[in-house]
Amino acid sequence: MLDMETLWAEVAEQFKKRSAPTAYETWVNTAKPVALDGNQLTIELPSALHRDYWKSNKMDQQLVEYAYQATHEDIQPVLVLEEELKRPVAKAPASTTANSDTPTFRKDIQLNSKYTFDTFVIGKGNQMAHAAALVVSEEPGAMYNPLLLYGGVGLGKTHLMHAIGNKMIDDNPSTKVKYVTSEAFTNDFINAIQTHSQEEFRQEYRNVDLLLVDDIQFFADKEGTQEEFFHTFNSLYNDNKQIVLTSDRLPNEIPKLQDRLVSRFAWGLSVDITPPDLETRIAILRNKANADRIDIPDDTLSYIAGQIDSNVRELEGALARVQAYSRLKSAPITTDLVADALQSLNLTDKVTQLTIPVIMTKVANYYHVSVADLKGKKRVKTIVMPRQIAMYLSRELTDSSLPKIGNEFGGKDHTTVIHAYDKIADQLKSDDALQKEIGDLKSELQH
Ligand SMILES: Nc1ncnc2c1ncn2[C@@H]1O[C@H](COP(=O)(O)OP(=O)(O)OP(=O)(O)O)[C@@H](O)[C@H]1O
Repeated sequence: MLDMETLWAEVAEQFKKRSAPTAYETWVNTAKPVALDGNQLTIELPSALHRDYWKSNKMDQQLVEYAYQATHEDIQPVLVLEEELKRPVAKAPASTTANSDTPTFRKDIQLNSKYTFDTFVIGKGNQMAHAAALVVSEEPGAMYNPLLLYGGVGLGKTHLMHAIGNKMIDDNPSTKVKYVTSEAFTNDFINAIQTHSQEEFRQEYRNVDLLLVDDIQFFADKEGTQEEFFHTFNSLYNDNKQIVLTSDRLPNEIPKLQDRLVSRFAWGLSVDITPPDLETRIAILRNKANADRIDIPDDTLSYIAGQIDSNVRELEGALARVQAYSRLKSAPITTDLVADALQSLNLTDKVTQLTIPVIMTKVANYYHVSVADLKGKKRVKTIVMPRQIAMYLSRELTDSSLPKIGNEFGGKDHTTVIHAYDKIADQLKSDDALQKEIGDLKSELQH
């Protein structure tokens, strides 16, 4: 998932491409992202008039589209005015009464109240994980400690983890739950060192009944954090407090994860989640469509489920996209409309889709430099220019996010990619030779 600034940069850029300059300045440039909570993006607008304009021109729905293109996630915008942000906000109820459009978070612990066992569809790939999670929520600290859920992206690991927390709080509202991603744990830990508040940090993490740590693969390489987490783990474990972890792979496959952590993580139960089969995908879509009150025929649902087989997040994203598309066109959701809406995802010829390495190789050959040069840091002009052109083409011809492109080019920052893109785009306006070179490269790449 992108961070808020990057997501906004991507979305704003799409608006810019598709709006007249004055419209962009008036309506988009005055908007400011203020929070990204889960999938909810809060955007501050300067006046009620701006909000009316956004709504009546369906800019919020366009935003869902653009955000989907950037993240493949169903991002829900919430438009607020500056003065509303200053007013105290009523606390969200700590139950699952949320309307399905706006996920409520149990603010203090960041549990998404929509991620419950009730809303989780059980299928072949996740039934073990579901059963283990349920046992843990009923008898925390007893049978499976720690519980580790692992598997590919968007398959419901976070959902199940939150479901455990939500159920334990529903069963006993005084249960203390702490949910963090491993990155948040790392940041808290570094902050605690910087502000000399290690004691508070320990209190916060060791004084809970349930600790949920998401995406522990990002502990790789972080020595100090692993050390601290080791002590946190021991303290909770010795007190029979439940620990639940998620990861995209087994701990022994996480590079540079200390052996003592790897062995502790194996004390409990590790269960994997695999991608859902067709029936499960249809059931998930049906559930989601019902929850969001989307009117969609069964054969159309099956069609979507047949097209998207990678993960549940993409499946949900596709449904959001279809919904946004049907609103934009003011047309009911049919299989034809879905085919149109999903067309730009190029689902049918995924294999032939251009990838960044292919673009890099082509550009490197064309300019007689090496791919390593493109990924490297040399600042000589004969390399910088091809590197920027390759970044430009990666942005134009693939739907990779800016951070992903940066990553492929030897771990560069996304701002470097934006800079390269803008520079080439600008130069293209007046440089005929460059226009020809990029034209040649594009046609070679696309045939
Ligand atoms: N079996 C399921 N039933 C209903 N919804 C599901 C199911 N599996 C996943 N989802 C939904 O799919 C989306 C992605 O799931 P989730 O965030 O839990 O994935 P993840 O495995 O934690 O991915 P990542 O590794 O990227 O963090 C969520 O909105 C979640 O509610």
